Amino acid sequence: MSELKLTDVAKTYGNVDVLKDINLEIERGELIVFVGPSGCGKSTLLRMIAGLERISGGTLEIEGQVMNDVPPAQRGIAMVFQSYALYPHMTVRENMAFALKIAKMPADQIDAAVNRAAQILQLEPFLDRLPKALSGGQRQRVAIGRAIVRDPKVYLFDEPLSNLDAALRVATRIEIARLKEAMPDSTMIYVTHDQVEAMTLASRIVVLANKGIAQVGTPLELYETPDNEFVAQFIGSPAMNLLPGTITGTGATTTVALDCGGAAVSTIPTEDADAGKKVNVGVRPEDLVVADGDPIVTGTVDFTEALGEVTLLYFAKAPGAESVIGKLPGIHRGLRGQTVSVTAAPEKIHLFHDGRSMRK
Ligand SMILES: Nc1ncnc2c1ncn2[C@@H]1O[C@H](COP(=O)(O)OP(=O)(O)OP(=O)(O)O)[C@@H](O)[C@H]1O
Repeated sequence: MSELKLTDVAKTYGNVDVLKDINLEIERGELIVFVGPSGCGKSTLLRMIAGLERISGGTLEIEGQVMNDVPPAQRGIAMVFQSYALYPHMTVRENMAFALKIAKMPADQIDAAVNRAAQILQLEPFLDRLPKALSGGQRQRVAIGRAIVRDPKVYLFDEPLSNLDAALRVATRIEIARLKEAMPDSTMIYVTHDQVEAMTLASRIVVLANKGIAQVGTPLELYETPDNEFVAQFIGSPAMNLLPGTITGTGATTTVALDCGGAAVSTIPTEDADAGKKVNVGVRPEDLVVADGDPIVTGTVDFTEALGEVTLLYFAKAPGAESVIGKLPGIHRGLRGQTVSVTAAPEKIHLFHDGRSMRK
């Protein structure tokens, strides 16, 4: 039985559909990350699971029990928000114990729960401090501690790191990854805008777009075999290049004549009937290599960005080609203004028809 099952879940505000046809099963111990463009309904979906938003249609089950009309406190879930919402006049220990006291748990059990959470989160040295004497990252750990003491079936995280500065985000992200390892049976759902958080934390990523689920998969499945152009361009940075063209060779490999004048060969097989089809060739900037013969693109590099570990090449727009970006490992000086040809290995070439991947 799945820990959490959403069947045809929908959300409408007034007569506006925000989410529809959401079907998703989450197994015990998974860390699921919701990603998607701003306003696609990530937080709304999380809040419906939490019981903070009404579910307009479909069913939500937790451990086989329909939860649509069950109040938040009885769902066995705990939510951690981006604003820590700690009580400023209570110590770390009191903050973590608060919900258990309200629930009238015996004092020795409260102590045991708080001590266990403090140990997992390495908060033991801070138990008697007030929140104002903690760093942002430590406060966020206390907020997570308040969730852990309740021993929920499912943890919900709504952009828990977005208030932290860049260095602290990285450190706290690693702490969350360690926390998950320390609690392998806990199920977690995590909303973020941050690709690196999604790629590094998730057992599976759910990409939300156009009111529904664009794709669900492990981080590398989404990166290596995106089902559609939206996911192809949403996962990975800079986004995958999409170059329009026409299929000229079919069979075990497929050849595409590109509108920009180049050609691409893909290991995705096609049939005779596909010859002449208009497709978009997808190629990630990091898969492009400088080539002598048979280029995908030959163009003038009109801008470069040197990031140290990589150099980004921005090609001047060629007819039929949208801004092509290349990402070469290492430092490359003097490429700006040069004419450069790039290609990619056939197994790195994606093919999309009508926005959908042609990979079977
Ligand atoms: N109470 C409400 N009444 C009407 N519309 C709402 C309400 N709450 C959210 N919405 C709309 O629902 C959509 C989804 O919002 P939601 O906050 O879930 O998106 P999100 O993906 O979490 O966005 P972000 O990444 O910007 O936080 C948005 O278009 C938003 O304007």
